[in-house]
Amino acid sequence: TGTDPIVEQADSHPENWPTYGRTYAEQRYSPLAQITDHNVQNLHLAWYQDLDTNRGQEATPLVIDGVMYISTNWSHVEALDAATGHVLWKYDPKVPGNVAVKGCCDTVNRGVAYWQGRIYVGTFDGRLIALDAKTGHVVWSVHTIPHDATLGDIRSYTVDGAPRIVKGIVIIGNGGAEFGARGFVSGFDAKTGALRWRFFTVPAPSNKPDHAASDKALHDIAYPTWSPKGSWTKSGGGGTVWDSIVYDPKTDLVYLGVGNGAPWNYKFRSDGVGDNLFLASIVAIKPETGEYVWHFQETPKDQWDFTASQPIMVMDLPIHGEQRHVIVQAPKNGFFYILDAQTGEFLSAVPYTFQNWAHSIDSKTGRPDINPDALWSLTNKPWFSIPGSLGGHNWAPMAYNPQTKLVYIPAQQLPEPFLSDPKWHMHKQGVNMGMDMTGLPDDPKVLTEVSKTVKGWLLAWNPAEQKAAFTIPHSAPWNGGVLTTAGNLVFQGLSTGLFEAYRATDGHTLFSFDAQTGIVAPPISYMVDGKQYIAVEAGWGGVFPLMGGALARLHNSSINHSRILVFALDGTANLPPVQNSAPQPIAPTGTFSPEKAKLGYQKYQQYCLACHGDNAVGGGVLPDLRWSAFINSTQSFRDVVNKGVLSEYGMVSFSKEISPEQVEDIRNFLLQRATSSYQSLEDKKTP
Ligand SMILES: O=C(O)c1cc(C(=O)O)c2c(n1)C(=O)C(=O)c1cc(C(=O)O)[nH]c1-2
Ligand SMILES: [Ca+2]
Repeated sequence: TGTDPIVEQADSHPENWPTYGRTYAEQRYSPLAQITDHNVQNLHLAWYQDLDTNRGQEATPLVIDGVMYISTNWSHVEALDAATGHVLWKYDPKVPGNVAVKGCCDTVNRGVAYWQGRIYVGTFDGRLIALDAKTGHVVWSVHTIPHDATLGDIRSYTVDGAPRIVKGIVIIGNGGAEFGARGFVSGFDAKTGALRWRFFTVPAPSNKPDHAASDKALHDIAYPTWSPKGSWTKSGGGGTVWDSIVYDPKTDLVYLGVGNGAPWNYKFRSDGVGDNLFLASIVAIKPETGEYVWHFQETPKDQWDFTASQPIMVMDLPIHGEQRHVIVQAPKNGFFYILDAQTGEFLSAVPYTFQNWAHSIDSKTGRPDINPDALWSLTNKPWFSIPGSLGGHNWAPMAYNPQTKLVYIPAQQLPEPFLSDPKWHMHKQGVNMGMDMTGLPDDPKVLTEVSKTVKGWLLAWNPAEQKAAFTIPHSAPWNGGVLTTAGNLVFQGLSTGLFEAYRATDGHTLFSFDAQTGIVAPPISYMVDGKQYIAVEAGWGGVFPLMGGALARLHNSSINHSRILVFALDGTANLPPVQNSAPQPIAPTGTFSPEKAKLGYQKYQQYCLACHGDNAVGGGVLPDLRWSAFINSTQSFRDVVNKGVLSEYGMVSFSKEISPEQVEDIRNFLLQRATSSYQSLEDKKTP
């Protein structure tokens, strides 16, 4: 069961895209060259299929021998004829709607894995499921989250990353560090679903063995970097491996991209002492056993959500005149890292974007000299951080073109203020960051100022020289993942709803298509019957449109219309005219008390912001509560927030944390926001 030539020899079959980043090296480079910088202006839609939800779509499709396998929101899976779009089968794992609130960032799924005639998907409620690739029938299904892991709801786990399969072992992580989680990765036997090993990224509070592959490394290396009594002992400390898991056949190592601390507040988490390993680190383990080999921590004392879970790539690079086999990463913290793939030796880190949290990086050790002002949890002063918690680059994959020798990074600048919340305690529902949740005021002047700092661009980065080659400015942040091809092309979907192609050598725009919806997922390329195709999942979503509020609406009125779009040179399909438009403002009928509204704002920011947006501005995916009919009636609003009448859709009851009186305060706040927003929109209409 240990081999699969389709995945392992992906490089010799450019017609396929059989694993997340096409090959194990995850460079997202297609050697296909039928579509080139000379003919890409003739690219046309070949087919499209509507998907079954209008929430964020983040998946990389797989294509094997003319069949496309996609996952979509709520962990659904579909197989389609890759040449025609004809649906061959669909699988719905029936994830209960009420688990939506256990995740920080939309009920997305980043993709499936293929191995020996089966398709593997991780589900948002924590299952790993093997399907027969021909029929979509379930072969086996296991729970990846051990029964006691949540400590009775204190910790929260979801699965949205793509599994990776190495030597017959399916490797899967999880998310949840914004709520409370103790991150771990598991390896399951691809044939039977039996658990082969588990690797925890954060020690057990007791420093007792878990009887897991991580025991020795946690005891010897990680535990001494934590205060024995910080609140991590309850929250779990974080360190979730929610996205990047990369295997390199040459070193025979699996690289785990480990996430941020829980709670974010380092003072609360670890009493302000220790580096808190293996948070914000890349950890190398052995595929068969999960055994620890080495680690490199990018951000010690994390308190900015600076995950090292961003995509990792394997490549060969000339460094100081010597050819080196390396892994590279552009994590949230703003530096482009190069490490020796075999040993983890630090080779280089250079900022790929403006950053203000580190004065410098030690050229020998890679350790940052952290700006003392950035340590907000220790200073108790506000800190305006660049990058913010969404990073200079997030999960949207970058691509490397071995011809131009450039890495194309979907880069962004989204600054964020951080301030400690002295009154913080662990909540059983909603996020647990230990920070003041005050967001942006509803003041056009402030918004204008902040908007000048918010940016998105495609960055062509020369990793050998560790410097930018060129940039392609976009009008907004949170753009899609990237594909590059042997046709001297780079493809990217944009948050504003365009799907574009650029010349790989100089970034010149060669093709632009109106996709009618924001795109965040990465495109792929494949070939069927001698014809090259480009495919991308369209559908605005992920964390930014959920929590971003007014910032998610700057220069961007994206809505979600989820589809798979496939292009070819002789395509003849057309999208129908736009069918759903942004929610229309509705005049509120109720009145509010400003005192209640003020109290309601605090509760809203704590419990509701994460999905419905900062200061009650919706980002185009989930309901904008200012225009919800529920806010006009005390009883209806309570039915939703305290009784959970919409829990099937993801809006569960918050009665454990929010009393009926507090719900009424939130309703008053929403009425206040609706009244003032409606008025200012009306004012804009009158000339
Ligand atoms: O700490 C975590 O466990 C965790 C999980 C996830 C996730 O599972 O999607 C994200 C993040 N963090 C995160 O920090 C982040 O910026 C993020 C963006 C997205 C997304 O899909 O848009 N997920 C996540
Ligand atoms: Ca996080």
